[in-house]
Amino acid sequence: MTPRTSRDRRDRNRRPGGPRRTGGPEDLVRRTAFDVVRAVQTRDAYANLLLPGRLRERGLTGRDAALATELTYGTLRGRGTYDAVLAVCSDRPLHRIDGPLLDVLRLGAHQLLATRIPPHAAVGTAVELARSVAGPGQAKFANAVLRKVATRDLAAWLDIVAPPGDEVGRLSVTYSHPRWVVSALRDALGPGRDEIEELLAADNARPRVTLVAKPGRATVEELLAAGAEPAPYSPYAAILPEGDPSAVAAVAGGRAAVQDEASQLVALALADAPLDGSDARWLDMCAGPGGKAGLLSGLAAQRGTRLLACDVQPHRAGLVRRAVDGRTGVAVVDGTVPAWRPGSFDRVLLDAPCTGLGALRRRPESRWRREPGSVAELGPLQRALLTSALEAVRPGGVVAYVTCSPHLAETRVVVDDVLRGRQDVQRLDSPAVLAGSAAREPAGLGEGPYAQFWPHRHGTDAMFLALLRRTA
Ligand SMILES: C[S@@+](CC[C@H](N)C(=O)[O-])C[C@H]1O[C@@H](n2cnc3c(N)ncnc32)[C@H](O)[C@@H]1O
Repeated sequence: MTPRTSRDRRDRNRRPGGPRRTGGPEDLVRRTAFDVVRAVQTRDAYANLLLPGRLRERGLTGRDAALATELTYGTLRGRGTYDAVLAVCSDRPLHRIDGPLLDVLRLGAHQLLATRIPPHAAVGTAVELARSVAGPGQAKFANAVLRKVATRDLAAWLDIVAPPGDEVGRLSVTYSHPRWVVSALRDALGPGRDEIEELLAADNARPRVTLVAKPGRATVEELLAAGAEPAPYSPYAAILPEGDPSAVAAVAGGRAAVQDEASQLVALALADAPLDGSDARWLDMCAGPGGKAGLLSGLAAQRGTRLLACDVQPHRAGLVRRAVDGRTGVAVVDGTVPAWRPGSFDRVLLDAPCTGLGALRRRPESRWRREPGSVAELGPLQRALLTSALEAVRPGGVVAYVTCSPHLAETRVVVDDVLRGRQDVQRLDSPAVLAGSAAREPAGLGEGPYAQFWPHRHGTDAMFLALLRRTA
């Protein structure tokens, strides 16, 4: 790690109107991580959207950019664990510590407990940051708290703050997931609930960057030639082991994109699911920002079918327009008040708005942003959209109900509720269809008829798929 520099130099480098360049790039690194963590807490910002711009604005590249990224994501991921430790080390309850100061303490705790940054550097830079954002009195407080944190390593702290006896509580503190999320994930694992620790650990691991070569516009071979590596499951995927994806020419040109492999496979499964009769019109009902629509539009062009991609939000429909080819129709439509006649489509993708609890690796903050009430709030919309998707498809056609959440109340409970009492819908064997679409069969998707991907089993987001065929 870079050494700390003198206080004088820090003050000389103070920049009006922007973060102080206190002591050189390493402090700008921490300030950048702090600013993003703060924006996530106060403005509901998404770290993955905000951080790249901040790094660019501040000229942070290479190792500095990598460190700022690690500190940002590490602090957001570990917040639950760090708060439990800080609560023991502080003589004030955490809810009485001002938000900016608390975020400085979390950033300091992350450096002390989860990085190889020397303790004196971690404490010193955090204290300087506390002075800058909260004043000299609070800097003293930060110093006292972080010195206590530095007296033990993470394992020793976990023995104290995550004692056995309350299993959900232990997992919640150890793996920094809210209690209700631990319970929901364990329920969703069902017979595999013994894997809960592996799943929680996988949620905290940095995901690989997976690319998709949009069919007809780029090839996997082209991505491999640009430094990517083969991906296990999707015939359109490649993994970028390092570097900025936008430096790959096909990505910069919009012919390839960053997309999780499970996202690719559920879109492929919709395109490949067996149907009776014609196969000419496809609908992506909730398409924004266009990840799956980008893949589907390429497949549609190759198979001579037409895709219509919709979203209720105009700006998200605008993003879809950039992701698809010119043949694909894009429209701003509320899927619950459809702009098409019943039975207009042969295949319909409903990638429903959900809590995103399946993408915690990429969006670590969503675990703190969501509450149990979020699941209940989304339920009526998910049911209304699925009912509408089943209306939109003709008899013999197929609907894919997809969520980026494994929470049972957003997945099988929604599907089972909507299908209850209906005799005109058949559940297809989703794992079997996925096996046919994949380059290599993903094992462990469940017994069917529904399929559930898992980060710890497949290295993907926890994506859910139900393939439903209208029979009448
Ligand atoms: C999970 S995201 C879709 C992700 C997208 N399929 C992809 O792969 O990039 C859900 C989308 O549903 C949209 N949405 C929410 N309510 C909707 C509605 N009533 N009708 C249409 N779209 C809706 C949201 O704006 C959001 O863009």
